[in-house]
Parts: sequence; C-alpha cells; structure tokens
Amino acid sequence: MDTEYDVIVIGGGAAGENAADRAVKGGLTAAIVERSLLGGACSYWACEPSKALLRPGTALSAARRVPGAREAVTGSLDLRAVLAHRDEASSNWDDSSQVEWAEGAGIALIRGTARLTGAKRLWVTGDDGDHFALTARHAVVLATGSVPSLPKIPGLAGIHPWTTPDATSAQEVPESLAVIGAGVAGAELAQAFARLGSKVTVLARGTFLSAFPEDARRLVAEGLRADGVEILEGVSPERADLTDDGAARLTLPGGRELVAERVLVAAGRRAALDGLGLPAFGIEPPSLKVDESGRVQGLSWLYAVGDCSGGPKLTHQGKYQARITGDAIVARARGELGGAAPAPWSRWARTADVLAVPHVVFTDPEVASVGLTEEDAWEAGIRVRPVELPISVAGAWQHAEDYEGWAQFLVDEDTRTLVGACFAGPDVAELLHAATIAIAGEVPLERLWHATPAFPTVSEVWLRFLEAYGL
Ligand SMILES: Cc1cc2nc3c(=O)[nH]c(=O)nc-3n(C[C@H](O)[C@H](O)[C@H](O)COP(=O)(O)OP(=O)(O)OC[C@H]3O[C@@H](n4cnc5c(N)ncnc54)[C@H](O)[C@@H]3O)c2cc1C
Ligand SMILES: NC(=O)c1ccc[n+]([C@@H]2O[C@H](COP(=O)([O-])OP(=O)(O)OC[C@H]3O[C@@H](n4cnc5c(N)ncnc54)[C@H](O)[C@@H]3O)[C@@H](O)[C@H]2O)c1
Repeated sequence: MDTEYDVIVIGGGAAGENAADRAVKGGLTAAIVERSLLGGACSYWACEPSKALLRPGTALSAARRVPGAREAVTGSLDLRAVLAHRDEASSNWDDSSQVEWAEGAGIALIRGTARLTGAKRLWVTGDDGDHFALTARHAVVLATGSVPSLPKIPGLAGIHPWTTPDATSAQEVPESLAVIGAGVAGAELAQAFARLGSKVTVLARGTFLSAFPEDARRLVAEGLRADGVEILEGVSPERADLTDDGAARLTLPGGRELVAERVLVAAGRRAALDGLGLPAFGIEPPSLKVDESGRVQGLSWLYAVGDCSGGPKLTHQGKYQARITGDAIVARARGELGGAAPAPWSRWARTADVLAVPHVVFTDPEVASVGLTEEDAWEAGIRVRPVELPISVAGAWQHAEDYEGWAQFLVDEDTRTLVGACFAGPDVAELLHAATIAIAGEVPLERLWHATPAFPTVSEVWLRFLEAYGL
C-alpha cells in the first residue's frame, strides 16, 4: 500500500467518495480512509433504507386515491416484502459494489480510522489493529459525516432507545413507537412505522416540522394523523424508565405518561469531528467553519465536505460541496486558483449552499422546498413578496381524486426573480427541480412566463403563480 497520495479523504460516505472522485478526474491521486462501510450513512442507514420503507405505503395510498385503481387494491402492505425491499435498497449492508466502483474510479480505499497528526499528515488505526502513517501532498478532506444528538433526558440511556440507524435497519416492527423529535427524520420514520403497523406517537419540542411553513406542516400532520399517528407539540419528555415488562415509559410535562415498546430518538445530528486531532490546529469541535471552496478556517491544506462541514446535512448537498471542493483542490494544485475565496457561482464556490438548497420530506403528502425562507430573505435585506396558492389545477385532479396541495413562491421584487419556493402535497418532490433551476439560474419572471407547463400536470401551479403575481 502507498503511504503518500495527492489527496486523502477521511470518511467514505457520499461526500467523501465524490471529493476523491473529482480529485482523480482532475489528474491527482486520491485515497479514502473509511472505518465502516464504503458508501456511508445515506446508502445503508439513512436515505436509501428510509425511502424504501416509505415508498410502498405511498404507492399503496396513491392507488387508493384513484377511482378504478382503488377497486383493485384489496390487501394491505406486506411487511416481509417491504423489509426485503429495504434490505435490497441498503445493498444488504454489503459495500462490495461500492468497493468495485472505487477501484474502477482509481481511488485507493484504506480500511481504518484516521486522525490528523500534523499538516497533511495522518495516523491510521487499521481494521486489523495495525497502525500506519499517511501523507497528503496537496490536501486532506474531512468527510466524516454526523452523529445523532441525544437529548439530555434523565434515564434515556437506560431504556436503550433506537437512533435512526436502528429504525432504518429494523427487522421487526414494534407494536408501539414513541418518536422524540419532529423534524424530517422523525416525521418520515413515524409515518413509515405507522403504515407498517406500529401505534406511533410523535413528541415535538416545538412545532411539528418547524422548519417549514405552517400550511405545509398542516398538510403533512393531517397525513400522519390519517395513519393513526398522534402528534404532541410543545412536549419534551422529562424522564425515561423501563416498565416491569421491559417497555419504555416516558414521563411528559404535566405528569402524563407515555408507554411504548420502543423509543426512537430523532432529535437532530451534530458534525462527527471528535477524535480527529483538530484542537492541535486551533479547531475546537463543533466550531468548524469553511470558506466557499470548503477550506477549513484559514488552513491552506485542510478541507471539509458533507455533514461534518457545518452546512445543510443532506446527501445531494454534500455531493455538491464535494464536487466544488475536489475541483478547487485540483485547480490549486495546478496553480489555476489562488488562496483567495473564489467568486460566487464560480466552479469553486459553494454558492448554492446558501441560496439554493433543495430539501424534500418524503412523507405522504410530501414537502419540497428550495432557496430562502421568507424570514431568511428579509434578514438578507431582500424585498420579498410571497405568493401562496392551493395546488388546484387539472393535473392535480388527474393525479388523485382528493388531491390537496399548497405552494409558496418568494419573489425578489427588485430583480423580479424567484428566491425561494415550497410545495406540499402528493408527489410534489418532482416539482422541486424546476424551482431550483429558476433560483440558481436567476431566471426573470418575464422569461419564466414563456416556460409553459404541460397540460394536465401538477406543474401548472407555476402558471397559476405567475398569474397570481400579476403577469
Ligand atoms: C434517517 C435519515 C434519513 C435521511 N434521508 C435523507 C434523504 O432522503 N435525502 C438526503 O439528501 N439526505 C438524507 N439524510 C441525510 C444524509 O443521510 C446525510 O446528509 C449524508 O449521509 C451525509 O453524508 P456524508 O458523506 O457527509 O457523511 P456519512 O455518510 O455519514 O459518511 C461519513 C463516513 O465517515 C466515516 N468516518 C467518520 N470518522 C472517521 C475516521 N476518523 N476515520 C475513518 N472514517 C471515518 C464513517 O464511518 C462514515 O462512513 C438522512 C439522514 C437520516 C438520519
Ligand atoms: N428527507 C431528507 O432529506 C432527510 C430525512 C431525514 C433526515 N435528514 C437530515 O438529517 C438531519 C437530522 O434529521 P433530524 O430530523 O434528526 O433533525 P432535525 O434537526 O430536522 O429535527 C430534530 C427535531 O427534534 C426536536 N427535538 C430536539 N430535542 C428534543 C427533545 N428533547 N424533545 C422533543 N423534540 C426534540 C427539535 O426541536 C427538532 O425539531 C437533518 O439535518 C436532515 O436534513 C434529511
């Protein structure tokens, strides 16, 4: 095994893989140090398995909403088949196809746990207990992901709660499930398990799906309630115990008790930066800050991408950051890019991280948002005009008899371009990329007027928006 590479990436999740790939495509040598499965959280414990648990229920309920198809649906979800589908979506927790991809891409894979020992120098504890040093000629990229945040609830550790990887890889469905946290992971997994037969209660410290507008939250909450999910807002458990028969008992404010076979903690995630030796470089986790090219706090050789790098914790955004950072490392190695921060929207700047992050909550109905929120826009000094409307178009009625949807478009009144959009309703995820293109492309509304949505599609909401705006 070589001990010197142009670029060494710590962590082989979606972000790390893409950073290494871009470096190799740019003519550099690259290695990934990975201590678990190559492919990371998204492939085995997060996006892929959670979407595979949700999709069968969404397809079934979609068929039930269309006359003619509804009559053909006579059964319920087949639990074993759903779990088998999930196992396959997670590659049966076997990373051999990813290893094959890395070999084909010319990326060296080193199995072990890495930490920094000096500038461009690492120490690796190999999977078989051996230790060795590695040196990077140009750059080290941190791509170590994130870990679940466990709320400080007395007794919580003693009830051995599930965190999201336990839920997404579960081989049995508990009779009852209490979900602590009502963000995107809590909402998705609550619905997945409710549809697979659990009696689910969601505990939201604030409001359910608080990051999204009220009309979108309401539609999703109604969808979950229709599946029997109880949502308690403004509630955080005060303590946790085991009952005599081994179930979990959560004591809620006001003395109410909630007993469930399992508790799932989905209360946010924090960057995985412990044990990497960062304090020696003046970096005290969790305070990692990166510039537009992903370079860490003024260190010329250290970069960070993905969940560990302080931005949005989403696979597609981590991969975007990785492409930007990989290309910036190559450009600096070739002398094509200096040390200064690259220009916004250039090939080496993560501008979309601030202005155009797409985010989908894969519940039924879905929420899909991109760009700034109304509050973000006002804070950024943008004179923003929100246009809100129900998704009430011919395409929606074709899609489902009882289609209910809602859309919000945020227009910068000075540039007459879109700066944010949010859709809620069945299958709205596929509407999102049009909004992402409009925002990233800064397309003037006068030009969007010429982008005619096909009839009869749900995308006709775009035309209704432009009409409501006054075009
Ligand atoms: C339940 C759930 C569902 C989700 N669904 C979606 C979704 O639908 N869409 C979406 O966009 N996002 C989703 N996300 C978020 C998404 O999973 C993450 O944003 C993404 O996986 C982060 O990728 P990453 O490469 O930054 O980190 P990871 O995939 O976590 O990879 C980091 C890797 O680094 C390794 N590592 C860490 N430290 C070291 C070390 N010292 N030495 C060697 N290796 C190390 C780890 O073993 C790991 O493999 C979901 C998250 C959760 C929890
Ligand atoms: N579809 C997707 O793209 C998808 C799906 C799942 C997760 N993710 C990503 O994974 C990350 C983690 O997801 P998440 O849902 O865990 O985080 P989150 O930050 O979205 O939500 C966590 C929620 O838990 C609540 N909470 C925290 N402590 C609590 C307590 N003691 N009692 C009750 N509620 C409490 C918070 O108020 C918050 O609303 C997110 O950044 C998200 O982007 C993405």
